[in-house]
Amino acid sequence: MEKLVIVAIGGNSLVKDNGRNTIQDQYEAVCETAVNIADMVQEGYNVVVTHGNGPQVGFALQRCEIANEVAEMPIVPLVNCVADTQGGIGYQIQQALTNEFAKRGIHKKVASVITQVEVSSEDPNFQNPTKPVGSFFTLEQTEEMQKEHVDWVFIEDSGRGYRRVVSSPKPIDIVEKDAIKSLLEAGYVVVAVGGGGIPVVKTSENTYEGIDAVIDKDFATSLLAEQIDAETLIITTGVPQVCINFGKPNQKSLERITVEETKQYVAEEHFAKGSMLPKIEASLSFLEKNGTSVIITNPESLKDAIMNKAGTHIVK
Ligand SMILES: Nc1ncnc2c1ncn2[C@@H]1O[C@H](COP(=O)(O)OP(=O)(O)O)[C@@H](O)[C@H]1O
Ligand SMILES: NC(=O)OP(=O)(O)O
Repeated sequence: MEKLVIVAIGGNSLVKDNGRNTIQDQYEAVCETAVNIADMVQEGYNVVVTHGNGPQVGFALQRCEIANEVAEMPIVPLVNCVADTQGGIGYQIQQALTNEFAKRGIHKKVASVITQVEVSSEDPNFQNPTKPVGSFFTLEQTEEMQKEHVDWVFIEDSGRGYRRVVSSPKPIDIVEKDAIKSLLEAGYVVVAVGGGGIPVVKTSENTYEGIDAVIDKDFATSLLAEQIDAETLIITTGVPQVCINFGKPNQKSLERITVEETKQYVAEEHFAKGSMLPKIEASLSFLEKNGTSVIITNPESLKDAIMNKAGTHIVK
């Protein structure tokens, strides 16, 4: 089989900065990323695509809360909002890739796998919400919302504003990993663990039930990469490179760093919690298992990044 690469698309990188947040805008962003992924397939890589849903699952939650307030529509549990966004974004990626392959005469089929990801109900992260979802707000807006919703938690997100946070347990197992492997072996480009996967807990040896949370897609992607034996993990996000002193006058972009250097930067707190830190932690975890290399970059730099001409490369 060709070299197996797993590409994680950040949920924020699928939101255009025109403030509209329409499905059509999201599809345009997906199509732009599909061009870059098709380039990789054309270069001969075997590709698994995963994606985030941070903004989108927050929008889904907000839509159902508003529908509940104004029309008494039943609340959709968070786990189902994750499943809905996994399906909705997966559909767009699947269609965009299928169309891009057809346009270029690439004979590859695409399939999305509805992916459940096992977590533990005892995970301490259930007591300490950290995963930012939905829109960015000003501090004043969050204070206003908090008057009505005392249990909502907000954090400041990398200088971009305040966001609501929800529980984000660590992934333990990808339930559908064998289906993903089979599709890969049959030559498919597979879309999986969308939105970090649908969080489920084991109720017996072979049974599961959903639990309200949003799993970090970088951790879920790293676990999937390990379980399907991928060589390279690529995380696309809103920035072309990882930086130290991010957002400060002495900000410096990183081209190539070792695991040891990365750990040192983590200890020096260069990576923001809930945004860049999980990407770095997921990368380290992948490299400490069977992974060979990690690239963090933005979607438009993907092709250059695999040719070592762009992005941040983390190596063993
Ligand atoms: N040290 C850092 N280097 C680069 N970007 C950083 C750093 N710390 C925080 N960030 C921010 O983190 C963002 C990536 O996180 P986020 O947008 O939450 O991810 P996703 O693309 O998966 O939705 C970047 O776009 C940037 O704004
Ligand atoms: N689920 C998740 O981690 O989504 P983002 O990558 O969009 O934050």
